[in-house]
Amino acid sequence: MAAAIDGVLPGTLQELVKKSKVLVVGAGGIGCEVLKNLVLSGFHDIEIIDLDTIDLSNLNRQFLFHREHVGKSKARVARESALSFNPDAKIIAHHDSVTASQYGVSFFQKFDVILSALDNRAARNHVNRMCLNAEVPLIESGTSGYNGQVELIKRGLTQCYECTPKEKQRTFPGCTIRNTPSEPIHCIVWAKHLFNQLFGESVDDEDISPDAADPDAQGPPQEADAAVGGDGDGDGKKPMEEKEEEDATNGNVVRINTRQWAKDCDYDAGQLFNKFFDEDINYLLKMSHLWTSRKPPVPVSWDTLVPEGTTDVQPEFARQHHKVWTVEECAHVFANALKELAAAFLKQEAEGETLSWDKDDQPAMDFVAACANVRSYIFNIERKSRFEIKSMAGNIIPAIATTNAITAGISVLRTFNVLQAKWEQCKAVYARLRPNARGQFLVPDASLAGPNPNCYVCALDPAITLRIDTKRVHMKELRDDVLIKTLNMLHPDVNMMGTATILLSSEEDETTENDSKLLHELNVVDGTILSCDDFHQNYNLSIIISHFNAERDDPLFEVVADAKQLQPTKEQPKKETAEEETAKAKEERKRSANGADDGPSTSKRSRPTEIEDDDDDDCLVIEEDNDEDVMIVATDNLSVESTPKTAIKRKPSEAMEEEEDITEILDSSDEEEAGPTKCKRSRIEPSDLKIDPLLEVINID
Ligand SMILES: Nc1ncnc2c1ncn2[C@@H]1O[C@H](COP(=O)(O)OP(=O)(O)OP(=O)(O)O)[C@@H](O)[C@H]1O
Ligand SMILES: [Zn+2]
Repeated sequence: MAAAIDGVLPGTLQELVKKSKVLVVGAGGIGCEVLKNLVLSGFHDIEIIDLDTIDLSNLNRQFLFHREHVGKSKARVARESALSFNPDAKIIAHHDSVTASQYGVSFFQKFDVILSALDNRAARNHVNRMCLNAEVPLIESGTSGYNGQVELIKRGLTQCYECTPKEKQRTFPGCTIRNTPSEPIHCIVWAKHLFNQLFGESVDDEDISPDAADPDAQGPPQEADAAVGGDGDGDGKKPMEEKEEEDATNGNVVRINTRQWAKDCDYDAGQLFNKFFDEDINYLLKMSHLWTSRKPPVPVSWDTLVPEGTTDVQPEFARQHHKVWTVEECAHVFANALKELAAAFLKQEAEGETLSWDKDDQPAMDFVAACANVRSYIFNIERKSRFEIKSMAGNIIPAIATTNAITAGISVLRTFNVLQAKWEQCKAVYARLRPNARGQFLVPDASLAGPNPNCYVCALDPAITLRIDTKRVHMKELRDDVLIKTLNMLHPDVNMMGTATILLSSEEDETTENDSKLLHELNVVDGTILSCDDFHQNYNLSIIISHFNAERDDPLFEVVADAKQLQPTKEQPKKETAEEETAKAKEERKRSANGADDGPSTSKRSRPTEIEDDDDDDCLVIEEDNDEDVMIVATDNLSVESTPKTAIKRKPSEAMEEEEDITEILDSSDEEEAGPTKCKRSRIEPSDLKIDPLLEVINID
């Protein structure tokens, strides 16, 4: 109640604070801090939404939660804890996803300001769209290790969350994952795919079986056939996707998929283990061209590792998360995890659901760690501890409580500015690890970044060009891969522009017959304009189709945010010096940093494997005023028009590696595995601070 005491805030602001209604989206690391700050600043009318429950690993930084709250709703517990600071406040908690249909535009319109404290792009994109529609200012925040960011998003005034391109996720070719892994991450990705094939949402391009079509495996045609042909290979064993069974009565070939097969085996650990780590590897060995310049894999079989079968008891080593398990230990962990996951899956399946992989779910994580390590062993790749695999599989950058607290503090200060309509004081702020040349740890942008006129979300009439192989992409893929996964719609409807022809309906079963049709069969061809809309997001987008014939390994589509990008770009003008750069140029640069080099980025059906983006690492950090301009920009799969790129792109982890002083800090993960993780911190002497950095940011009046 600190700020509720008269005199702490200027009188007019105090009144505004008291009267306003705010929504906090996300009750995690930043969200808890934001809620606490809001209540202590005198906000009375608050709603908070979070879909998750409290995990043990949250407790080291989400201070509204305690041990007794583990397993309970984050939103509800956050509400209860915050009320203890001010029992008179009115706080409504929603234990729900912000993307759920009941939180439509009218819900968002109830609020004066929305503070988002999320951890994934899909939810952020959605909140961005809802706030733009509802015309409610959004204070968007994120942290990634020591880096933090707060920015205002306001329709017509600032850029929106989707105005700037997001960095492409690191990808791996499918055949590397399936046939020729050479790094631990390849095996980890494979293991996550295996999880999905068995228990998760089955994704076509997440096959885990050997890929006989791998170009590297092709020798002279007849040789290749002999090398990989299921019938001529001696044991007749084929990879799972091609596994066929003779129907005894009529000789029909019945194809079985991995999931069904595993179920039919009653999830027998030995059989599954042998299939994935012995038979499939033997099959790979027969693709002899793969191994002419590579070390061939060495299959392992269940009986040699677990001669006496498995035990029901979790052995001691299974909980030693910093230990690098032996391959025998992996086999034990595999068997136990498999048992638990199979039971959970069958239960879910009965309700028409599947499991989704979660690094904090013990059997799911055990399964991936064990399978990844067995595969690493087979391919002579360094094995990793469960702890290390968790951080790689979860794409984790340790969360730092202090960064969250600073970021949340700035969010609430920005809320004060918004309530007073002091827009010019709402510039984006970046929290940094080291002071910049001006001695700033908290670096505000030079000016408010205005909207991108070509933004496919906040422009007046949003439009994109979609280069797509209309002869190879089906309507279902247009919906799932382009509209939902890439353009972040939730329930898209698609019409042929200017006609009443509904190609895709969000109503169940209305256009199901179109799902399996190729686009060109539906007359979606070069030059067609599709009118897409998402009723829930109140979002309309025109898609101009530009057909191209994709080569075998090409992506089948790519989204181009500006038609000009289809033309080759000219050599860009020379880089301006930092001093010469106007604020506008900087903004341009920020927008284009990732689009320029990479060209139009893509998502595709037969696409390389992406490291999942389920955890937040999309913090954008601009280090201004340094000699070398450094940008850290994590972005997604869209590109915008190419503009001069003068910044060096680095991933947060790479940026960290350049720090000199190394301090060991405790990782933010499970208590039981709270071993030291290397993170780097530079020593900062007070004398280095030439300017009080806070003066730039704490600017309440
Ligand atoms: N669609 C959504 N609707 C509501 N809340 C969401 C949605 N997506 C994510 N969140 C919430 O946003 C919060 C983000 O907080 P944070 O980044 O600290 O993640 P966390 O899950 O608590 O921690 P960690 O990922 O490090 O284990 C989480 O509590 C998460 O449940
Ligand atoms: Zn925009």
